Amino acid sequence: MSQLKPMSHLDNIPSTPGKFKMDKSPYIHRLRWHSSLAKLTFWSFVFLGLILLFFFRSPSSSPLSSDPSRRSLRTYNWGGPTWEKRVRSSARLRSRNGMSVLVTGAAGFVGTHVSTALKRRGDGVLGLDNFNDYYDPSLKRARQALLERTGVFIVEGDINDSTLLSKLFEVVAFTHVMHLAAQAGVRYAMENPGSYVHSNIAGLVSLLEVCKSANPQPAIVWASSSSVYGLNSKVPFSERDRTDQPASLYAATKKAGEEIAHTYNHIYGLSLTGLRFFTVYGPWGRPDMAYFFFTKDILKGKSISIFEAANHGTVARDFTYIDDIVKGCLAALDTSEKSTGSGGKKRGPAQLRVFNLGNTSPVPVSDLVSILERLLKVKAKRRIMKLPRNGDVQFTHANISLAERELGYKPSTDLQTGLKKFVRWYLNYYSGGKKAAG
Ligand SMILES: O=C(O)[C@H]1O[C@H](OP(=O)(O)OP(=O)(O)OC[C@H]2O[C@@H](n3ccc(=O)[nH]c3=O)[C@H](O)[C@@H]2O)[C@H](O)[C@@H](O)[C@H]1O
Repeated sequence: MSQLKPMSHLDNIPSTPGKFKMDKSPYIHRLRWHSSLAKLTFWSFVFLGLILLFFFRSPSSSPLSSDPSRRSLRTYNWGGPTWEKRVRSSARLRSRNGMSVLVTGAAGFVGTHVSTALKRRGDGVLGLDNFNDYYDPSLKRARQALLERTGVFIVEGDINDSTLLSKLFEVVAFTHVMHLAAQAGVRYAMENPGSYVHSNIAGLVSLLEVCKSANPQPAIVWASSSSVYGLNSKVPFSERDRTDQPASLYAATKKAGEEIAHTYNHIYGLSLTGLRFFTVYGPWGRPDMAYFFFTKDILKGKSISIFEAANHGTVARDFTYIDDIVKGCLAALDTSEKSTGSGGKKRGPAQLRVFNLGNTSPVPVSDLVSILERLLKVKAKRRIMKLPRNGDVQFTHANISLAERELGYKPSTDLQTGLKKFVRWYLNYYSGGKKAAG
């Protein structure tokens, strides 16, 4: 009890230390010692916390040595009888000549539209997506909900997870793979180069490894990009033109994908078709793309940067509407021949194709903004900026005669019509309290 006395004395010490002259009793010494220990412990925890924060928040000094996607630390739950039942049921075909397709990147923009179209015509579709946060994951979840309503189940997982991929092929003998999972975006490659290597190179190889060993091997259609033309100045871009001058790491990884496709076709007899998409836009699009964030910023009254090349040169894109791209994807699947290998061994030559899927009419970015202004009935605050040296090319323009001939591909939506549909979707989706994607 006597120990309580000095404590009550201490209670009188104001919160501002140093104002009282304290007597040097042994109690005080002990208390000082205790309080120093407490302080030491406290500051140790703070220090430890800061170290942990540093390791978990900051990218490592080498972007490639850090977790390559900075997003793949997640673990995914899959497996079990109920899960397998859902996988089987989603991949089951409902038409006699249909196919069973594994769609990677199914919660993505193109993936959602292609999955819906396949399912609607009676094909079996199973989606795969890692739901990363490159852009607002709630948009991906909304797309997932849309797909669920059409009967498409999306397995949550990464294409680099070969155990998961093998399991999927064990449960379903997929006839086709529509490979759309990728790290997209031209400019983001300077920020997170590792994510491009992780998804577009390592992920592609991981998928092809599993496909090559599957029995039967599926035919694969996958998304390449118009960006492979890089600094090529011969227009319109034809599949025969050079593609060895990529202007961005994104383009370089897509070009690498085309070479990797050649290798797997050559060694293992995998049937492979690469589709070079030209700036795809439309409802349920990607918030990182210019037409999308221009819409958001114009509506918010924020200024938008419109790039121009040297000497006031026009920057233009062969903007291609999503429905046209979907038709091209389905035609590529429908015309793809069977892979020729089995058990990892090639039995004969297999199909290897590359097609441009564009719109064949480039539109200057400033015209795109004028169309948006008319549709949104809001004047944009334009800021003309020099085209940054971060991977953008000045223009793209597709020659689609090969796709026309082999796939019957014929784009039919002009930018004005396509953007009208996009704006209608955008206003509808983000109304009712939904925040514009950040
Ligand atoms: O065809 C492809 O293979 C690629 O298409 C798309 O790339 P891009 O054509 O670069 O589209 P996007 O970023 O919408 O810029 C559109 C235009 O706006 C200009 N642009 C852009 C931003 C800005 O602030 N200002 C501006 O003028 C910009 O200079 C450009 O001229 C996909 O994102 C990519 O994943 C890939 O699929």
